[in-house]
Amino acid sequence: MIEPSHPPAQVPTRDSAIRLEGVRVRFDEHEVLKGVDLEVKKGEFIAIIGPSGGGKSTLLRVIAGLQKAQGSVSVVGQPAMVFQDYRLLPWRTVEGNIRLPIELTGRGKVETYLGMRKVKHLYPHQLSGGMKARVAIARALAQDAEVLLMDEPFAALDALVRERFNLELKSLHARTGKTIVFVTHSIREAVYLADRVVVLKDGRIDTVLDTSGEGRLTAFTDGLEALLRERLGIADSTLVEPPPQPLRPPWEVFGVLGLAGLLLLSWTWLSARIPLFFPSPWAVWQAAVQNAPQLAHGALATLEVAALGVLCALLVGTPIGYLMGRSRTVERLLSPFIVALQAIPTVIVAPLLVIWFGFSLEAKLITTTLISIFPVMVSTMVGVREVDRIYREVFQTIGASPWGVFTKLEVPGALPVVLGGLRLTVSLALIGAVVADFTFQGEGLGAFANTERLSFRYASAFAAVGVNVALGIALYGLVTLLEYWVLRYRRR
Ligand SMILES: Nc1ncnc2c1ncn2[C@@H]1O[C@H](COP(=O)(O)OP(=O)(O)OP(=O)(O)O)[C@@H](O)[C@H]1O
Repeated sequence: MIEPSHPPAQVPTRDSAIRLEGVRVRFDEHEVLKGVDLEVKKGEFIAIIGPSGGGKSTLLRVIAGLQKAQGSVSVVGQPAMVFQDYRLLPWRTVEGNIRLPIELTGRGKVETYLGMRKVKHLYPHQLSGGMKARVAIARALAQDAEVLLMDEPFAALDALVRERFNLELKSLHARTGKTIVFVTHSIREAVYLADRVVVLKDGRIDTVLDTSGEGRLTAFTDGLEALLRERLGIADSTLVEPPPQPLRPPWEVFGVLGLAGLLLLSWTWLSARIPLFFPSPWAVWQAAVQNAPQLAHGALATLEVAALGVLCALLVGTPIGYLMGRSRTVERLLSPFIVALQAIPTVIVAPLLVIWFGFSLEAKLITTTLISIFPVMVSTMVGVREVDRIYREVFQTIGASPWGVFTKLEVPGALPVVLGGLRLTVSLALIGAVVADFTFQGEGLGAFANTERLSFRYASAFAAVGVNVALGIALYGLVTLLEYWVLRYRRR
């Protein structure tokens, strides 16, 4: 759960949106804010400028509730925030990102798409810097908060685009009447946009200048600059849709086929040297055709146990992995047992299971789950831990509930790593199903291969192994397809 970082804000006076009194922030020995007093009126546009490291971002984070501080902080409602690095969720489209606050809180509305409606189906990696800025601002506006905090949102944009954004932001402020606190390094931008410019130096407010009325459009429309702008054109480069990516030729497929051919040749060569115990590919193929009904029956039985094993591994492994990912204490508590469990040789334990549970499905599932659960737990733990803190802060500024954070951040954020682990899990579950079959005299491929081996019919035993390998490849392919679909936002 995301904890609020400073005590609940007091309600500011009637016409003030933000009131800071004696705000101090210290990181170890370094006092970054040394007693900041500031009152921002409702509807006011404040720009904060100052030298690098002067505490501008820290002050904004204090107002947003992301940074603990001493002193008194009062804000009307939870402010919306536009971060310098935009922090768009990579698995959501433009529209999905803009609508996030509405989905999480059930409040707010899409105020504006800021010209991004035509590309609302694109994912963040398909956008230019300017387009990302538009989406980040539109998302903050959709939150419909009284206060909008902007931390150098245009820093990464080129000068022309930046000026266009300045114009748009100014008219947006006039239209919405929001209270805006805007951090920038550009004096010109600050003077053009803000009603008051605050100079923050060495953790203290150095100067507050009334600049209302200074933001004349003439600065952009008069003189040589205006002439150059006219020559360059006023087309907005931030709205250009990126060109479609060309399809890659399927070289990988040829590579795989070539390698498979090489393996087959080596197999033929080897089997000619050990003919009695190492059947040739052709002999295995003939045995497979002769035993097709038994092999099909065995494959289905093995598949059933493997699939149920994967299901059990997911049902038991993901909650444990999630708890370990969220809490270092839980991880420290459980990891010795999990590592010990992984080190238990299942082939030795499995015969004991026969004594405890008999030749039952439960015993088979326990064996399969024991063999395949480890990657599920570890990948879920790593996946949950890898969900970047920067995205958690976005959810915190939106005021998301723990359930919202779980469903819209942790699950999609951890999914790429969990799916990577699932590839390993399905292969291990198949091995588990064969081991279980071997031990519990089932009807699957393991039992068939064992019977054939004991009767010296090596070709049919190899055929069973071959079918199991084919099943492994098919299951792996299925997970890869699922991954391809789930991670479609990453495709370029
Ligand atoms: N979480 C943190 N832990 C330790 N020190 C921090 C932390 N966050 C910020 N600082 C330090 O606090 C100081 C002020 O940082 P801050 O980002 O607020 O400055 P800034 O004025 O926004 O700088 P810039 O203009 O370069 O973005 C810096 O010296 C920075 O190293």
